[in-house]
Amino acid sequence: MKSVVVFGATGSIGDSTLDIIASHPDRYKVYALSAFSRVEKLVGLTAKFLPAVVIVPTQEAKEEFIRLNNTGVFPEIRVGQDGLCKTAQDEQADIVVCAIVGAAGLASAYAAAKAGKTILLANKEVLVTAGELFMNAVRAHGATLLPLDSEHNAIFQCLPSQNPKQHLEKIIVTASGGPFRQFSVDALEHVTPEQACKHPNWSMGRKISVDSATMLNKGLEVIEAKWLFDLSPEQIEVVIHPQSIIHSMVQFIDGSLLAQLGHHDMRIPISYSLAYPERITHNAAKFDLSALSQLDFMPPDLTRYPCLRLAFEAMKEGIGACTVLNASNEIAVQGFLDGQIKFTQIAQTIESMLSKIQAPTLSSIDEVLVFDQEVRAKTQDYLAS
Ligand SMILES: NC(=O)C1=CN([C@@H]2O[C@H](COP(=O)(O)OP(=O)(O)OC[C@H]3O[C@@H](n4cnc5c(N)ncnc54)[C@H](OP(=O)(O)O)[C@@H]3O)[C@@H](O)[C@H]2O)C=CC1
Ligand SMILES: CC(=O)[C@@H](O)[C@H](O)COP(=O)(O)O
Ligand SMILES: [Mn+2]
Repeated sequence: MKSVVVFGATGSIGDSTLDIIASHPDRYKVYALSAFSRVEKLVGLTAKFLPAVVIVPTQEAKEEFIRLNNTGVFPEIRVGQDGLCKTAQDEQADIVVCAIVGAAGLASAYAAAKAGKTILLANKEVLVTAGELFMNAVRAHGATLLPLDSEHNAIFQCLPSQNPKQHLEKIIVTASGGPFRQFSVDALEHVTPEQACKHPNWSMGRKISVDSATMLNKGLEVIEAKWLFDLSPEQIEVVIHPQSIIHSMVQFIDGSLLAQLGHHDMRIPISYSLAYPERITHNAAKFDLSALSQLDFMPPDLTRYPCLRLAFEAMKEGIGACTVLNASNEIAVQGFLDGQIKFTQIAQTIESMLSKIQAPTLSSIDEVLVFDQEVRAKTQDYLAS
């Protein structure tokens, strides 16, 4: 029986993870669940999964949880980043699912790495802002890191477990192109948050949905892949594949390509990582190859998707530039979702912050977190000016 912590339990990845756990009560039990704004949903999850610990962001949220909790189940309630980090390191936790959105998940993921846990990582911003430091902690403390992001999970499934880089030429990361793939570039100025959050294939949280629409999601994933698989920028190619059936590919020096295919349902990569190296069943629909009419592939147009170019540039520049990329994007996406800026201003904001902010050398997670806050403040000022 494995004891599982789900950080970001109230989100889309949280839903899929808990659905699998509910199907396998003989294999998994929930040790802890975290929420941020959806305290009422956390109360419902508490009744269903009986966690020993819940984590909420503030003292007020703790009081709200106590007030709403009519379940007869009384978990220990922890608060804030300290509560998350303490839980990540608890002896009772075997598997830590990192599914908080944004750099807000960095400290707890890092705490899990330092505690040598099995980490199932959806929260790609951890590797974007602090890839080298996080991977060093994983290695130094004997943690096991398994990618949940569908593309990285696909690549992980295609690479040999021994000597994964031997004979590898490159990886090919597939991208849907998002909801605006066929819009004219001029029309992008007027798209709404509702349109941007309607991903053609996947059902996901709002922030990652906007990232998919700008294709910064693919840029973040390129940086994520660099750190996960220890690759050079030249070994990472992005190809648009609108059907999101091939989740990514690896190409070897003899010209062979291996791909992982499946429905666009996160229960597939999550179940793979939860059970690794075994495989388990879950509730996603079965895949019917004969129902596919065609699979298309095309190179991304960087004029339509400037965020993808910016991510490649930041990756080549280093860890500080990647923190600027990520933090300015988080603020800009929130600004877009709040109706403060236009869709096209997301890329303009990131580009402007990358050119204005001199990235320092960042040699600890604390330094990354301080710099991340500085970039956020500067981006807020820029958007307000
Ligand atoms: N959804 C998907 O299919 C995929 C997601 N990912 C990645 O997984 C992560 C989660 O995505 P997704 O589930 O879609 O996002 P959601 O927005 O659906 O969920 C985000 C979760 O994080 C919590 N949260 C938000 N802000 C904070 C904060 N400041 N501190 C602590 N917790 C916070 C939310 O709590 P609350 O809801 O209570 O406010 C929620 O539980 C992202 O990094 C995303 O890029 C990667 C691949 C696929
Ligand atoms: C499910 C998943 O892993 C997302 O990151 C997804 O890949 C987003 O789709 P895009 O290819 O449109 O970015
Ligand atoms: Mn992905």
